[in-house]
Amino acid sequence: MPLPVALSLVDVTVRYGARTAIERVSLDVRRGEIVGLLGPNGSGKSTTLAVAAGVLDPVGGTVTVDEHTRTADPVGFAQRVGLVPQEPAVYEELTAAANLTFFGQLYGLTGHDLRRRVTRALARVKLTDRAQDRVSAFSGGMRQRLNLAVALLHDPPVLLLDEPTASLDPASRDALFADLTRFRDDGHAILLTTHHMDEAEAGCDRIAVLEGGRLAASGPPAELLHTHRIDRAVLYGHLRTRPPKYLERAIRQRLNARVELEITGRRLRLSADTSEQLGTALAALLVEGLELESFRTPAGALERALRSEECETGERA
Ligand SMILES: Nc1ncnc2c1ncn2[C@@H]1O[C@H](COP(=O)(O)OP(=O)(O)OP(=O)(O)O)[C@@H](O)[C@H]1O
Repeated sequence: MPLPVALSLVDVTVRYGARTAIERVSLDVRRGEIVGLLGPNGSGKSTTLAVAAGVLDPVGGTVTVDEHTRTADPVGFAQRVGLVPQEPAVYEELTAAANLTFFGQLYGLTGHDLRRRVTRALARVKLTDRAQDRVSAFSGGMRQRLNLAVALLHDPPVLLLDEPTASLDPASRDALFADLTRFRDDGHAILLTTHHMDEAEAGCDRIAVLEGGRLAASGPPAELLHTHRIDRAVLYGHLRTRPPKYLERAIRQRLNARVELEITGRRLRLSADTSEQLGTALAALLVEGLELESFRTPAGALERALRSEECETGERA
């Protein structure tokens, strides 16, 4: 029996002035489910997350969290949603515990209840033993976990994360997904954005793909792998530093029009029609001075998809 829907977007449209950022997007996220929102730069991922968090108002459609809409019940809506922004929104000079106490007070929590929730949130992200350390001494992964603890303080059923892995190294990314899997198994409904199909494949129960502000596909990763552009050659990389915009522009000018480059924080995704094109594009990146700390080519996904088709054919033969 599937668990109940906690977050529901129905025909949601958001505009920034004259520009339509997302159009008639409908998406449900159930308790006990991690949904990954994928799509190229500018496709509307952050906007979808912001409207789900109640940070933006749609010009059309409805957003409901456990049957509370923001228009009818703004407090009930806010109590049920936790947003983890892309950039850690915590204070460097405060300790982990002081940060949580500060944000808890903003939520209106006080006294014993606040102390209990701070202790619990620290434990949930495994930062109990670092509670009295200043954030300035934290690694990127620890900051991200504290950011997550802030969103969990009021124990919302719906957790929204904007590019949570953008600045994480592979080990911290795996640790984050392990945390999210525990929260999912506790009955949270989780919606996160990512550029990385392989990450979504490994960590999400369902994927929703946005293209040009519209929902282009949605389903379990294994289904989408067969249908959604996985026949392209793809490389995922982790950069040594976040590249400045001028460098990103210079690199884009060097790339073949059929090559897609996505950069989020220190994470990079490069995709091309063929592995030769991908190799040439990678060379262009390196010539411009981009330094890769690590990279992987998830041929595994494609190979698995092809192999399972071969197996099926083999069985039938
Ligand atoms: N504050 C804003 N004002 C005007 N236009 C905006 C604003 N924020 C986003 N947009 C536009 O809305 C569209 C969707 O943007 P959004 O940031 O939601 O995409 P995204 O998929 O999250 O992109 P990225 O992967 O680069 O973060 C884009 O065309 C973008 O230029």
